[in-house]
Amino acid sequence: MSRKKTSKSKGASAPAASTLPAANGPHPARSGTARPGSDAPPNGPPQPGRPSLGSGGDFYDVAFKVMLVGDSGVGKTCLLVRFKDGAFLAGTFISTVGIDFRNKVLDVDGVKVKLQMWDTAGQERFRSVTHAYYRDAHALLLLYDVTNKASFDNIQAWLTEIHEYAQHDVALMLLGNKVDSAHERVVKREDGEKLAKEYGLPFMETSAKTGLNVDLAFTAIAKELKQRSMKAPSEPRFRLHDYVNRKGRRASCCHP
Ligand SMILES: Nc1nc2c(ncn2[C@@H]2O[C@H](COP(=O)(O)OP(=O)(O)OP(=O)(O)O)[C@@H](O)[C@H]2O)c(=O)[nH]1
Ligand SMILES: [Mg+2]
Repeated sequence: MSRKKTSKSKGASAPAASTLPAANGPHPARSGTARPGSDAPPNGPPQPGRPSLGSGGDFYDVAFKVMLVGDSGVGKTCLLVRFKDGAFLAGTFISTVGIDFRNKVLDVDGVKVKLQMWDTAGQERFRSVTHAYYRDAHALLLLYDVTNKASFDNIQAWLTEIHEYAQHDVALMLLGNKVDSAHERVVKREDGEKLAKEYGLPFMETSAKTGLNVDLAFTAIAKELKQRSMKAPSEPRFRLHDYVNRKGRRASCCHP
């Protein structure tokens, strides 16, 4: 179970998984601006076999950074809150300012995997803040809103941006959110599948409101990252595409 520290420079391998604790201090519920290098844990060399204790009291073996990106209003914050707290932020839409993060430790096949989940602001005016975080991300969840065609059309622009700022081998997943809003849907599932296939991305439809496929999306990413950093030679390779295709549930009118 050996893991190497890799360069952080663009074009290098994905940042090494970190076992260093992250600050778990109080953060604004839905907005705030975290600074890289302060609250953000550094990507130090992993130390297998020595569980770390986060300042929030959470033990973990290995930590990864997962960033949520996509247009404003697609549901990034709600998806994160659904995964972290199992709740849905209904009511007035409060757009994220700058960037915010939350942590959650998952048990992945007996290994404590800590996900540091970065919630970015989708608004154009915060784009330069977001750019600074891409290079440290191990995984990106790219969201569009199935009730908002523009957010789907902008996926290609987001992919261009990701290509420019993120590590070339960052784990990436495309998510079509808000599938509970069946009557307002304007982006068909097949359109999402087609786009994902075109770019070779794993794809799922989600609902932060009902929770459909939310845990699955984060768990699949955690499994992929854990395998990348700790895979034993004898272990079969984890296939993210196959996993989400097999486990992903489809939204239905009556049983979301
Ligand atoms: N019906 C439905 N509404 C959702 C869902 N997810 C989010 N919303 C609503 O969509 C609006 C925007 O959600 P946010 O999570 O704040 O959007 P965001 O992507 O974080 O937006 P920015 O912070 O501006 O980038 C809110 O009013 C949410 O209640 C969902 O799965 N279903
Ligand atoms: Mg937000």
